[in-house]
Amino acid sequence: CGGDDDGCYGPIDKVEHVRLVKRIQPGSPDAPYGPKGPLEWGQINFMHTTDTHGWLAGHLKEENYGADWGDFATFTRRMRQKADNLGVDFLLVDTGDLHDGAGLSDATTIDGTTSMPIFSEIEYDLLTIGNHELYVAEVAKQMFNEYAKKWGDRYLTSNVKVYNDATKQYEHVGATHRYFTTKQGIRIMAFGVLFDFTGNSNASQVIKAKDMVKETWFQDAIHTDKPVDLFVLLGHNPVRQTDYANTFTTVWNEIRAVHKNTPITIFGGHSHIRDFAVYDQASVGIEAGRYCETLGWVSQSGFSKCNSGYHGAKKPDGKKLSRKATDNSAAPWAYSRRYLDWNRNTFMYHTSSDKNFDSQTGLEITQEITTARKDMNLGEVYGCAPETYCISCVPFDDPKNIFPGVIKPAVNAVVLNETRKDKARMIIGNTGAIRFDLYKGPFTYDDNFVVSPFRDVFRYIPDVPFDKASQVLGLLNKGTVAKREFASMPITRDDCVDPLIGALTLRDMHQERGTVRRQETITSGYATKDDWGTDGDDTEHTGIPNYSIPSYWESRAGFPTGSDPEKVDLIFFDFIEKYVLQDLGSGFTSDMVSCYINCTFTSQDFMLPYAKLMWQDNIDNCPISA
Ligand SMILES: O=c1ccn([C@@H]2O[C@H](COP(=O)(O)O)[C@@H](O)[C@H]2O)c(=O)[nH]1
Ligand SMILES: [Zn+2]
Ligand SMILES: [Zn+2]
Repeated sequence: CGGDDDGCYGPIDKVEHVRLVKRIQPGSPDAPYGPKGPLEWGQINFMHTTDTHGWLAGHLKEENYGADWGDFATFTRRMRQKADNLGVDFLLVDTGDLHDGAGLSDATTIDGTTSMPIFSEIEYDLLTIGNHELYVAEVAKQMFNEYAKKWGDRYLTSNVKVYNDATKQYEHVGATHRYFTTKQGIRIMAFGVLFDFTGNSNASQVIKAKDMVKETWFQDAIHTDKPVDLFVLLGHNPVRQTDYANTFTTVWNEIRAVHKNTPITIFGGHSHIRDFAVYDQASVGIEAGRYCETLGWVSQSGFSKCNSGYHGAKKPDGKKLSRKATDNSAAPWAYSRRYLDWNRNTFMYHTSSDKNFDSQTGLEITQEITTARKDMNLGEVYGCAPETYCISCVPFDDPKNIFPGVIKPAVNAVVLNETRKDKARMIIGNTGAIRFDLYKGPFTYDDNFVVSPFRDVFRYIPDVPFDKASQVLGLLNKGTVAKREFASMPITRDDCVDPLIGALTLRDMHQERGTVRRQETITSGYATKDDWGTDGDDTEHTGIPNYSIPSYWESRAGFPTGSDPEKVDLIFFDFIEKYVLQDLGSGFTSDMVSCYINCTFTSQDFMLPYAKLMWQDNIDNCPISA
């Protein structure tokens, strides 16, 4: 028994990360709560990650989501082993968005250069691509040339092509589909479909789902002569059918038209929520949150020799899965779903491993992350943030909201072209570019990417009449959020008005429907409501207030006191340039727009100077709050 590669685990001392918070040990007073009970294993069991966005070091400032990729690697190996012991199937799936959100993925010249080798140390059974693999040409090429090759037919990119420099053609990044038989004999046909994304660089092409389903390979796949016991549909799409970006329905309808009773199990993503949606009595879909906070679990039973090739255990852990997808289901399929908190306590509990949890491979991955973080200086402290500032736990105009509290003062102080410093200026950004709350305490190089990970260039139009410029924010906020990416948006904001907080943004709708966000204390967190109700969270949490925020923000600086300027420099991220021009109206064209400071000064570059400027008090003795 020489290490975990042959399936053996022993008590190995954990190499600790340089962490800002301590690890929770099960049973310790610091871990007053945990999973509510064992997972229900079925004949086939899935674990699902999505929207990991480079958070492989775990949440260093939130104990409840503090496991790292090494811990997760150990957990997956142990779960596989458990499945083998039970005589059932186990598949690990990921549904994309691997970059943009943390220093480990974004502090390298090309996103993912350091994080992707670490990510790919875990043996996924099925993966698909997210929109964040397609914004930047170099990243798309990295996925095409390196990871698609590495993952082979497990990487399903049914409607995404990347330009191959060698053949001078757009080619599918990975495989269009995969037909395979599990260890226990279930014959699966799997697809991987990205939503109808339009914000990609010209290094890639995204084929709309409605066009993809007409393609010959797809029609051949759903009309195959081979027996299919289960369709697995992965995709970087929300699972909820009413969602603005859901394209699963299109693919699902095509499959269902041919296979009336075959189960279709769906794994989604992109809207960053915990959610579970029932499509029909033989089809359910899960979405497993974001940023390595959540691990999704779905188990399924109902396979027999009459309806499949399944030859594994009939009742994996002594009891049968009893929950049908719908109350009146006459189909044999029973399921369970659970959203696991991403911490070692959870991982140990579900593998009954306590102090013997760690594996050699897991420890090595943890060590790799620690070394990479050190090499990249991700722990370097730039300031001591005096408060916690959140995106939506307080109203948008509250001083503790990150926009008035940090983002607006930071851009006012830092985003300044010296040659135009005498001009009044207005800076406009999309709120979606600010990705995470900022915690009181040490503000590190890593936190810069956690809060503002994109390389969106500050561009501007000089000397815009103030009466024109001052209308833009209102017009942007009346328009569709991220128009660049979503072709249609069936939910209108007027239909969704909360009497307390006014019109809801799409982001709020997602959160209200699926999830309530984090709280400040260890006992708080997600309180998820999905199609099956409120019993999906593996660890129960209390919710927190979740306030509406608009899609865009604006900040003003250099204004004359007591009056409005005649003209302003109108500054904005290149990501929203097209919409700013549209809302400025006639007379404003793209040739009037240029880089404001220079063409390499981006949304990654204003937070660190601000921390250095404003948060130097207590820098050598900065209290850590978690
Ligand atoms: O350059 C960029 C790219 C993206 N954004 C914002 O991100 C979301 C998409 O993120 P998901 O994780 O896929 O949901 C997009 O709508 C923008 O709000 C950006 O600001 N700049
Ligand atoms: Zn995402
Ligand atoms: Zn996405």
